Amino acid sequence: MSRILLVDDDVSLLKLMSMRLRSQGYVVDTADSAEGALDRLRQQRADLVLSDLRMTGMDGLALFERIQSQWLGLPVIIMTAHGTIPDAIQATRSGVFSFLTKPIDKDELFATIEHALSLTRPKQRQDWQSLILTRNPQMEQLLIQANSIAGMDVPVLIMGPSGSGKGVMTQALHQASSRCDKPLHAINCAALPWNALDLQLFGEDGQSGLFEQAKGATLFLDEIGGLSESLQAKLLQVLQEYGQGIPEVRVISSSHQDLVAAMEEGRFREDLFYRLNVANITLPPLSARSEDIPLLARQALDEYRSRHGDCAALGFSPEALALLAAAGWPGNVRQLYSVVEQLASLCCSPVIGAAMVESALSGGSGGIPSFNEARAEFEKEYLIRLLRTTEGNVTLAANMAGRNRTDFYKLLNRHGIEAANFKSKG
Ligand SMILES: Nc1ncnc2c1ncn2[C@@H]1O[C@H](COP(=O)(O)OP(=O)(O)OP(=O)(O)O)[C@@H](O)[C@H]1O
Repeated sequence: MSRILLVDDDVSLLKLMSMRLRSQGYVVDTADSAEGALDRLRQQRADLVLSDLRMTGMDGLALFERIQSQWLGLPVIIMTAHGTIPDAIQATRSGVFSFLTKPIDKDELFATIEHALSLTRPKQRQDWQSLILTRNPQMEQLLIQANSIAGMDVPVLIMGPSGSGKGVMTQALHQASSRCDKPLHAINCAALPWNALDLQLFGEDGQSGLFEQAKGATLFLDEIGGLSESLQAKLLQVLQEYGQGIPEVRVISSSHQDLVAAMEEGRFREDLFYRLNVANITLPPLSARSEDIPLLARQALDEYRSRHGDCAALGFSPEALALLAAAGWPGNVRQLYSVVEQLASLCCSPVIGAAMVESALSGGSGGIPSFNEARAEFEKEYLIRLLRTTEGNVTLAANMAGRNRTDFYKLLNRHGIEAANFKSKG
């Protein structure tokens, strides 16, 4: 059901118009001034604003400009009894969706409203759930919760162990939200040195960073527990500025660390935690939802097969699936995907059998590491050699590797290497 905010300083007209709109099935909020409309929007987002042009105090066009700067993409239709062509031209040029002249023609009004709503209505809203495969009752309950959280436009904190699906849950939340046709901006707070992260989030001038770019959209702060003390303070300040009423930027953050413990140990600010954790989703580890394992294993194999046309394996034997379902999976769904890829790449028959699974789970694929494991090992050794050679000078090491500093820091983070440990002590 679409929600319309109707703004007019003529109270009797306000009553009449809202009756008309309600009779068409719209939910209608009213305000008798532009200032009142802005207050109303801060409390309750609307799908469309229908406003009079000439009003005492702020007029309809000034209201439109304020709406555009705070609720980008929210369509505004302006009505006026004093309709002049220059007014209409000015209104539509500045981005007002449409300009209607009073007395308003009922059919034209409804057609214009429906046209505006059809352009902004979230697409594929019902598909949001398809990203997350599950048949586990706890996860199904979480999906119901996620669907209602998605519609609330509040900050969400997603917790759960590494590889448990915090990233896909974020995509699903964004997809189910009214911002689904806007971008989902994402940044990993643990993968960048603090100054690069500061620059990316807030920009050099405080105007050009991700926070600014994500206005009207969603910003995913992955691994929020990795924020330095000073960035935690800065983020809190920004959220306080943005967070009055309906937030311009919807922040979804995630952490595999126990942030409550981090808070108790003084490593994470309490005030920031409560601001990010307005709604919470905590994903269970894969071992607590073993009924999902066959489903996810088949999905991982299908994905592998669609990327590698020469894959011989078509499926798993029941015994192989039982072994997968009984395993511990400390790396959760990501680890399961990686084991299935390894099995699919080694398998020469249509069915992946129990013996292969057993061998992969014990890490014993003939003593030969997988390509990914071998590459990770090589990368780590290589980075350590570079840092030893340059005595921890990251700029020099990045130059020698032919990478920029940001990429180089990402590599170091991925392998848990601290450049400072290679600096000479004297
Ligand atoms: N329920 C699920 N259904 C389908 N795929 C899933 C599901 N959960 C996770 N995955 C897949 O598992 C992999 C890891 O998931 P994801 O990156 O979302 O985990 P994460 O918790 O964000 O990990 P990390 O803490 O390491 O960032 C991805 O390839 C993702 O697509």
